[in-house]
Amino acid sequence: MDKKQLWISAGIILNAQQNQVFITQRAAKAHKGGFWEFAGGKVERNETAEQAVVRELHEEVGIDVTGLEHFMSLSHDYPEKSLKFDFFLVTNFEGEAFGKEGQPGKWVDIAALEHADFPEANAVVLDKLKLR
Ligand SMILES: Nc1nc2c([nH]c(=O)n2[C@H]2C[C@H](O)[C@@H](COP(=O)(O)OP(=O)(O)OP(=O)(O)O)O2)c(=O)[nH]1
Ligand SMILES: [Mg+2]
Repeated sequence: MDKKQLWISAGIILNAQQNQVFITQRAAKAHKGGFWEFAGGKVERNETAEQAVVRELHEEVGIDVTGLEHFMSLSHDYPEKSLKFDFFLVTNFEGEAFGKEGQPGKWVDIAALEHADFPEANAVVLDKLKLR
């Protein structure tokens, strides 16, 4: 049987100085539970990737995005499912980022991001972020 294919849109939330990003920890029971992530989720039917990331960041980290820039697209096959991602830089937002669904969240220096535990798919995103 073919693996489940999903389209995920996620936001790399930058602080004003653009030297830190806000990351959240996935729920223990979720796919890739315990790993840190850029908040986001599935793009719904009739939604663009931009609309999805704005919606997800409101739901998951309580911010209203006012500045968004496409950063990169990638595909990654996990044994359980095959994913297509769009990652966006969030360059402006209203509100305070926090783990709105009770999940841990933290601001991390981009220079120290490799020490956070991200899922495999994120490796190329972290590499590109450091080169900015
Ligand atoms: N949001 C997000 N997901 C990631 C990242 N890296 C990574 O491998 N993933 C994977 C984990 C999941 O398999 C998938 C996200 O799908 P999900 O099903 O958890 O999405 P969700 O619950 O947040 O979406 P939704 O049901 O709220 O729409 O993408 C990342 O940086 N951010
Ligand atoms: Mg999510």
